[in-house]
Amino acid sequence: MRGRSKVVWFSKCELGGLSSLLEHCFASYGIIYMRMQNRRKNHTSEDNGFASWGGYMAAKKAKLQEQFSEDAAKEGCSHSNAGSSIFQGVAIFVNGYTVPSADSLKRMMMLHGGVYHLYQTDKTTHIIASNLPKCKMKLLRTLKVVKPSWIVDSVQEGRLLDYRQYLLYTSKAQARLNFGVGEVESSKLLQGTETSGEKSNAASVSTTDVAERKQSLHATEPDFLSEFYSHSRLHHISTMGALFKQYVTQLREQSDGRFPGQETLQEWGRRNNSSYNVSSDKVIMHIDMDCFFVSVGLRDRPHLKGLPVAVTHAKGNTTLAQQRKGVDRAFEMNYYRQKAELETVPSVDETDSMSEIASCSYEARKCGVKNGMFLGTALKLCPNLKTIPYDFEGYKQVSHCLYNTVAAFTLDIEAVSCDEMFVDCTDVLQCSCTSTMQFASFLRLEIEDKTGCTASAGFGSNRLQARLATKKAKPNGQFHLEPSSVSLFMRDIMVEDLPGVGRNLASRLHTMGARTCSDLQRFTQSQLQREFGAKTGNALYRHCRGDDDRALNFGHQRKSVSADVNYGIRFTNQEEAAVFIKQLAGEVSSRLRKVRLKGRCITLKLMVRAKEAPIETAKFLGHGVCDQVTRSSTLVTAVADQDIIAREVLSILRQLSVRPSDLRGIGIQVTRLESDSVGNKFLDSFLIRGTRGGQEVGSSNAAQEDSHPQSTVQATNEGSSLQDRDTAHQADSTVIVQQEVCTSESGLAAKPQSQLMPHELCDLDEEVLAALPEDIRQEVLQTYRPSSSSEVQRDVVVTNLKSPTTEQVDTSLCSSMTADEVRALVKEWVSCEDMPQPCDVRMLADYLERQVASRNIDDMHLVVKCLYRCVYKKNSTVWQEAYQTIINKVQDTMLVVYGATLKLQDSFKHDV
Ligand SMILES: Nc1ccn([C@H]2C[C@H](O)[C@@H](COP(=O)(O)OP(=O)(O)OP(=O)(O)O)O2)c(=O)n1
Repeated sequence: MRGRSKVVWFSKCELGGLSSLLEHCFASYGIIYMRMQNRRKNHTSEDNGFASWGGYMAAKKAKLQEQFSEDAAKEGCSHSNAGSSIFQGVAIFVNGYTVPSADSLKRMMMLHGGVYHLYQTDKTTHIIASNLPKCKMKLLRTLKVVKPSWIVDSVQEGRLLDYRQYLLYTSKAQARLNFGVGEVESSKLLQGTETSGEKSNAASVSTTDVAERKQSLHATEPDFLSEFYSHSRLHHISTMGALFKQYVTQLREQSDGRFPGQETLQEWGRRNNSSYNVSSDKVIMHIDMDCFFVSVGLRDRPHLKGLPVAVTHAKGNTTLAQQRKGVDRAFEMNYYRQKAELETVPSVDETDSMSEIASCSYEARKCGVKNGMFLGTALKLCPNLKTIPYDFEGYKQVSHCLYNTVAAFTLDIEAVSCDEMFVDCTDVLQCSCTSTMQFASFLRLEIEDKTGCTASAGFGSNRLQARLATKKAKPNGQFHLEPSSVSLFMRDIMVEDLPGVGRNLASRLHTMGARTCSDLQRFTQSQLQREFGAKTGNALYRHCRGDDDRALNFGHQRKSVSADVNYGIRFTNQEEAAVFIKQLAGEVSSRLRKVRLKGRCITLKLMVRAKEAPIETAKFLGHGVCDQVTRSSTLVTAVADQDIIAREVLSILRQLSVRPSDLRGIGIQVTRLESDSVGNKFLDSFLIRGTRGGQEVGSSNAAQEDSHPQSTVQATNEGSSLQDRDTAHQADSTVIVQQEVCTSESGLAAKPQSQLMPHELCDLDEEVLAALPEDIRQEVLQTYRPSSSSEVQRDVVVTNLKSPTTEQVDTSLCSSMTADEVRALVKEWVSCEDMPQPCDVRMLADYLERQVASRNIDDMHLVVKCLYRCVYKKNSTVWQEAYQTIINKVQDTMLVVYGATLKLQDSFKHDV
């Protein structure tokens, strides 16, 4: 039996977090326990030692600093004329021999307002060195290592010079970003529209303006992530979206059932002699702020109201921008045009801004400007377009106010995003005896009064109708799609306005001749299901008629926590990528901790430069034309720890063998979330394992994955959260290549129990091992599995069979499952899925091959016979092909292991 855990159970209340849990888990491992205890002891004494050392060092540093200040004051007095404050805010640490000497540099710092650190501290802003070996550079990679001439030249010039011109290793010096000015290099002059709208389009912005903007960094630099997230509009939008979903849940939990808004509404109705006879039919409202970012921005700019206005990072076109070497805008533009059928939109020229418009006013839309469009394109369509900057704080305030206003009437709210929600109004309307239109007028007025921004509202008997009604109502309007009008109304709706119809599906529908819902209505349900699968076919069939059975979701439950970056990703080697991934894992970890969740499935999402795409992207440090690669790894236990997440992601990255220089976007997503509270499932699973003799639970809803990072690689052809935009005509939109990179490690590589070496049979618990910090894990492995590589050897392979629902069910196949359990899964799989997914086929084959490799022919045979019976009943060619694929693999392995094949059923002739 694998990894039987001899856990001596301690009182739960003794446990406080993973580390103490791990300690307890190891408690019965004898030597390990002692080693760990010793380690801890050392740590403890070291901690104390460190603490006192830290205390001593802190005191020493403080003392030195004090001396430095005193000396500086004296120096300043004796050289009163020579002093200045050019190094204010600069704190240097001189590393190694320098010319001029460290002493001279110290004096210069004293004289000119800087600080000299005798030891490097976290307050050190620059390291000064004349020469540093590469290995030392690597250690210091996160700091600015600058030549001493920076100090000398600055003193001579009497001003602080740009340290970037003095970086010790210029080959590594990366292009700097300036989020504030979109894709424009900071050294270039800008020219374009003015934020205030008062100046003309030609108003130029000086280099000083640019220099004053916040400098941002390349992905290899330490502050990059925080810089990126503080400027990424999509980060703000998604964070706010999640925040308001949570907020509504919180309001529902705290509600006393009273809705002051309803009382006011009744009062208002009485005053307006409203005695509307409300039917009991369900009424859903969709409410959405009009050109949200623009509306918020115009609150302080009333002079721009009624004009074409856009919110964007850039101010205008970059008339003086030199084309960067290797940029092939024409290539990218062509690509986007083909992809998005954009014949009608003017492309951007070499010097046009590729900064995106987040939101544009309805006046700008009249000229053809759209959200997500390049500013360069927009200015061609609308030369008078005024640009205004982002105001993330303002968006948050307005969103908050919007949600509070609606929540005063009802909490039957499904938050969609920061400016959009669905509301089940059935009760409010009945309680207040008001019509939908009266309610909408009242509510919208209140929203406008409170926020200074307008909203539009749509009503219908389901969410689809309500959303389409809002679209018709916009801007600043309201519309009720009455049941009697649905049929006629739907006829002219474009297929891309239906839920779930993205770029790819729309283009397939267009190819079939379906552009409007009326076109789509000509196809029968079975035709659509044959073409798009049961679920999508059925949804299309219903939606194009205005039917929608998707209920509003009031109980928000977080499904995933992730962090994606698709800008500024440029690495020269694996090490740089690894450093960044660790930081990104830290970001995901802290996001998980904030919402007190942890997860078992870790997914790495990569945007990899497409083979044919130029190395230099049209958008400065954008992602360009990319392939998208997604791979997941499932752990036995839910985690939120940065190190574990980073380790899994790095292990996936290694398997993918992507050249670091081709990486353009990296995302880490954690799913299969569970609460991160004490007494969680991790603990429970130990209890279960203990009581069941270490055998993993085989039921479909129990946690049973192995810690092996099994890969479920999905090539996707829909957008992903990595995409920093959602409209068809944007640059850098992901090019998705149908790519099958599912390379799950062969189950044959895993040794069957009978072949394990004695030291491998010791009671190391794989779960515990997987959750250990890397250094301790390595130590344990070296002691107990000296032959194992740096990766934990795992003898259980996990696979996922998809359930009929879109959500993945926790059905895992692992070596410790009994044949009966696997057969149950197989039955469920074949009976519920319309089509076998290649990944599932491969994984079942892997499982069976492993059984053969472990000479467990009986179990393999039982499962194959079961599969045959299910497929026979299914009577579907695709399933029969899948069966054939599986048994071919099994037979190949039989030949390798036994030198002979087995007699397995392979005929599916049905009796007539
Ligand atoms: N490509 C996009 C689309 C939207 N947003 C941001 C800005 C929008 O103001 C906000 C809300 O998006 P909507 O799709 O609701 O668009 P608007 O509110 O701007 O306009 P509309 O009146 O059409 O809803 O999200 C963005 O940054 N980038």
